[in-house]
Amino acid sequence: AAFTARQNRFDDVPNLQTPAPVASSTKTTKKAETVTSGLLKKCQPCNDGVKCVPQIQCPAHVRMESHDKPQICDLPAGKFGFCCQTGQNHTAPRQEEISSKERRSGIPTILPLSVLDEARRNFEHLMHGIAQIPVRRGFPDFAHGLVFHSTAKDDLHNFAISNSAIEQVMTTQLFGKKEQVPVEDFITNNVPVKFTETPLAQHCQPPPLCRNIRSVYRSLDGTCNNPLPQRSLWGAAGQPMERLLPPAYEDGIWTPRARSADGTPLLGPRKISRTLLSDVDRPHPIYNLLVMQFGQVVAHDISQTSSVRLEDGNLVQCCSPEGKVALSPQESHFACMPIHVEQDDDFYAAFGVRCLNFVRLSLVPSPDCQLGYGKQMSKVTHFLDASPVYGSSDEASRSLRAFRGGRLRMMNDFGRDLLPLTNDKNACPSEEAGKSCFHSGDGRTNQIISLITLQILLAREHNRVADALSQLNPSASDEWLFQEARRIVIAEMQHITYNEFLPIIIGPQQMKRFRLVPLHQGYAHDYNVNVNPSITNEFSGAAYRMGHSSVDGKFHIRQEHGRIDEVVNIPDVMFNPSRMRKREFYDDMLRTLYSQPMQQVDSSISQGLSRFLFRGDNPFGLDLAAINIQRGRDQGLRSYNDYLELMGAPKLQAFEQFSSEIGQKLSRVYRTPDDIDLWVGGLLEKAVEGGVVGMTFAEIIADQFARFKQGDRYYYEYDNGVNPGAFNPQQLQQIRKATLARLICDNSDRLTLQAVPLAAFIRADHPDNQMIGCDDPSLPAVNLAAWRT
Ligand code: HEM
Ligand SMILES: [Ca+2]
Repeated sequence: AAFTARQNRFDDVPNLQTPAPVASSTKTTKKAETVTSGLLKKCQPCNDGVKCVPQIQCPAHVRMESHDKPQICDLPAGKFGFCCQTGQNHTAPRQEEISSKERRSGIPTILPLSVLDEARRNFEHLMHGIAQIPVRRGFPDFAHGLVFHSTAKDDLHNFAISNSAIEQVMTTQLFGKKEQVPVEDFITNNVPVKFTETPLAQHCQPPPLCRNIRSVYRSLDGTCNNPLPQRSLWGAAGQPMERLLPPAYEDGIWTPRARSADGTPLLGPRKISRTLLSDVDRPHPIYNLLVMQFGQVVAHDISQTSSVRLEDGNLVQCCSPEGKVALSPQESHFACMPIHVEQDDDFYAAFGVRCLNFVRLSLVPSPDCQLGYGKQMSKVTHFLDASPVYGSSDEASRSLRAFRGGRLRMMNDFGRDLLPLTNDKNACPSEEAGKSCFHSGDGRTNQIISLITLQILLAREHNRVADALSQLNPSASDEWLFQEARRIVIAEMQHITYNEFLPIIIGPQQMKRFRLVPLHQGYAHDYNVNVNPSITNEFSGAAYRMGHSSVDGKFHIRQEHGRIDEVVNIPDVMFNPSRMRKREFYDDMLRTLYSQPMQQVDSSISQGLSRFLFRGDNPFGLDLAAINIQRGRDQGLRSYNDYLELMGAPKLQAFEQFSSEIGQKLSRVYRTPDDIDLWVGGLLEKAVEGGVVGMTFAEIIADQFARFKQGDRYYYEYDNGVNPGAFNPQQLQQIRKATLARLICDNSDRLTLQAVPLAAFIRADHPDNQMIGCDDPSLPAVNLAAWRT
């Protein structure tokens, strides 16, 4: 049956130390191709009589079971169902089915007024009745809060939306408690009770109508991508993230996983971070830091969550001053989930720190007005559409445009185009350093100077393309030039991502199995109106955070001819972009990125991130590794083992299956293999063949990029049967020549950078790579003559 086939997909996964499971056997690969739809799914619908149906339609005796749990699968619109074997005798219910029916009939299907009232009072109390302690400027937690910042107006809007969602969640929790609704019903979205006709229904409106569904250009906020009216918000900015598996919330609604599978309390993430994820210098033998840096640009393109805020819009503080202790429950904000630091901590003990601030992510109201678990939002367009360059709303994009020649506004810094300076006082944590902070389409641009470098590069590319288009079409309007240049830059980004970047991360096998390889010729035909392009919680909360392990704690800035000029510690260039004003720095940074190896993706995290994150002028900073683990729990990610199962791989039975050394460390921080956090387990796996991440992350990442391809009508390889803004065949052939190497050459200052590695992500010193002069005609270029109208 379908299941057996899937289970066999990774028959050789159990020993996680063995290399590249699927790669070795063509037989396995072939089998895999017949059962995958290109997305991660727990059961394949309509295959051998197995169907994904809502829980209520699937009596217990026909459920697909694995161990003792029913197999959960995806239904449309973010719901989960059960894998059900159809065509069998449904008339002989088992005992547990009867009791479940009886129980079900006892649950009211309308929301009692008393529940609404009581929840309202609880919510009011939590919002206003408790001490409102803000984070102070100048501390690492302040900078941390700023990575969730977009614009003041957006922050305010999201705040209102999130409050409404949190009130819904609190109402759901109260209802669940009063009516004793089983957790399973909540996590599979199967509680048929609605907020309709209650004051909480204000956000349950049908999606907005799209005025022009055949628009040649994708919208700035990502709306109206899916042509079906009820799906016009799929992938749009501010929409909820999806899930591969139902959330692991203790109450099925929003209470984070806090207990081990054996019932004892889980250990805190700082302890896990310092035990398992220490800092070891392991330069990657093949890839350079551009992989890391381009990876972060992609991360920011496709996801930005946001944290809950205080009533006045300030950031929430959960620890006492200087992190001496966590605030008492009476003083604590309801969104607090501070990270506990033990007294014997090998780093923080020296500063007397016992508490790291951590605030939960804000939520969006249930799209279908139904009681259910909390859903985290992403503030940027989920699609890969260069939103860090153009913003994720019409308003943001207007603030970036010059409205002349289709160009983006830039600051001319003695002949060099840099991003414009920002006047947003929340773009950087300290007002002093803030004076030289930059404005772009993404609120996180100033987070690290190497990120600013690529943000400048992409904005310059837009203007370079707009200028060339204007030369070719002298009478073209600003609007046409802007939109065409944007369409081209997005296509270049997509092509570089699928053609050069992604294969490095997930390896060639996953590229093929998930049908992610760009074509050499002709149009692709993978669009599927049923694929939801939204980011998944598993991707943003764990798998794609693999990038944090690729970060090197230092930049070795080299002079043009190799001598190291300056060693820069990364915490010194976080939210501190003043170096960018040094004439040669931009070129120097680009050369550093392509020359210096990235760090391997493994269990090592640089102390620049795990001790000194956003330290500013302070002696210590935050621990990003601990934050990632805590974030996974906040987002309701299930444990690592559940995702192994989702992929069809056997679960981990013993810690030592990794290695005896890792196993020993694991057993110091987890009680059973069923407790391992997804981000941690994924990092411990050996890389897949030809990729940098292990199989679990490779699959989750491949699934995500398959969603972006199959679920994006404007994907650059589609023809105008699907994509109203399709490229003509000549244009598409030109886009296929885009490379990161060319992008760097075309947009460098040519002060200290005259050449690039032909394969830009591969170390310049790698024997298979070669340096190529920026003026060498054999470096391919997109010929824009195909855009002469
Ligand atoms: C110097 C480099 C980097 C720094 C300082 C950094 C820092 C951060 C911080 C502070 C967060 C928010 C954590 C939280 O509260 O949950 C975050 C989120 C994230 N990071 Fe990084 N990061 C870096 C590089 C990267 C790279 C290279 C990648 C991927 C290739 C990446 C992927 C992500 C993702 C996917 C998220 C979640 C975004 C969201 O959905 O809100 N980061 N990072
Ligand atoms: Ca985007």
